[in-house]
Amino acid sequence: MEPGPPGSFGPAEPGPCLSGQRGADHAASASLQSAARTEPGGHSLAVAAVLPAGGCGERMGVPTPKQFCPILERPLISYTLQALERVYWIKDIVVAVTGENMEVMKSIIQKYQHKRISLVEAGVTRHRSIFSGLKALAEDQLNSKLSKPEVVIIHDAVRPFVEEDVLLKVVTAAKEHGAAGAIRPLVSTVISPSADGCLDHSLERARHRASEMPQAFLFDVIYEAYQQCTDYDLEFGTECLQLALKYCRTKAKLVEGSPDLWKVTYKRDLYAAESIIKEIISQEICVVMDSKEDNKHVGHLLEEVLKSELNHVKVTSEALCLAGRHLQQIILDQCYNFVCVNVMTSDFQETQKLLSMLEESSLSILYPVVVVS
Ligand SMILES: Nc1ccn([C@@H]2O[C@H](COP(=O)(O)OP(=O)(O)OP(=O)(O)O)[C@@H](O)[C@H]2O)c(=O)n1
Ligand SMILES: O=P(O)(O)OC[C@@H](O)[C@@H](O)[C@@H](O)CO
Repeated sequence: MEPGPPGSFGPAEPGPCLSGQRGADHAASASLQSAARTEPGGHSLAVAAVLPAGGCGERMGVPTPKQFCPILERPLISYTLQALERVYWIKDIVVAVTGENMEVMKSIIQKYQHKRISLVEAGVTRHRSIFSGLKALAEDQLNSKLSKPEVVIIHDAVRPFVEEDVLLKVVTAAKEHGAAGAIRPLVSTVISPSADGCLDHSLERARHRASEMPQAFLFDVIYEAYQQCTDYDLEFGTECLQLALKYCRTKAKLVEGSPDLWKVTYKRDLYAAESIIKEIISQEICVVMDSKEDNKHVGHLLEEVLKSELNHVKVTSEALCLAGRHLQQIILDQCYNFVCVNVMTSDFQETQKLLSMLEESSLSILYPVVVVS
């Protein structure tokens, strides 16, 4: 097992990142968390995550394994890691990658300053990769910073749009039922072909669901299931919930997930993921002002106007003279669109400075900087 490199806390390398739930949502999930995760006697629930990322992405049809394919110059897996890191009550994230991709993974962790990440060797199948991650959490290895969690989340590294609320739901349900998994309505009807390639029967679509991720388990349940399961299951199985049922007689609680839980599998999914990421970060706007007057006021007015145009927008107001120094933090706060408002002066010195900084920062700015004079 390879721990991720010690990264001092510092601004992440620029690159788009997604805003999670903020503000009121955050407060709501905080109160949910404390309810869901405090055990009798008040101690908090130990939760870890295992991310299988050892596949080759054959169906994607490109040389690079899809978890490392760039979206807006940032590897797909980095968005998933960021989504999980945003959930502060997940104490460890174990990522299973192949030996040949170990260095690539380490460089991604370093470049994007990912935290709480440990790397393990993936297996030749998804189940074996997951098992490898569980073993790392189960064994108190010498000088390992990992400890066995009470609940473990299993989530595909190629499902970047995972939010705290569904993670909380599956963890809460797993604590009570032993296992839980996100599900979605079926889009196509499932049919069963006969040996001669004709229709044998079809399943009633309304009575079935698609099994998605995240899933969560009492650690002892899923670890026992993996230890008991046959090589056939490890080789050909695709459903962790089924292993818990078959080997530990644990019936998973099914949790309705949001439409964004889909797995990046084909090239079209990469295009879809890019447009969703663009939409998310294009709603983050930084208003920089050259005047001393209340930035928040102008920012607030702009936010009110934009809100009538965009489905959700977040405006960060900053004095232009400070923007340069705070640029990294502004970027970390996921602002990729800048509106410079020149009220006091007609010379654009400060604005020009900011523009130069943005150019030199090699940020993938989505849109040109808008200057309002
Ligand atoms: N031996 C494997 C195979 C898959 N996975 C991971 O399991 C997740 C879901 O699997 P899938 O979508 O099937 O990924 P691939 O196996 O890479 O895709 P393909 O079947 O098209 O090759 C992915 O994050 C993938 O990296 C893994 O950790 N180890
Ligand atoms: O079979 P694949 O490796 O493509 O994908 C794995 C999926 O089956 C799995 O992530 C969900 O269906 C939930 O089990």
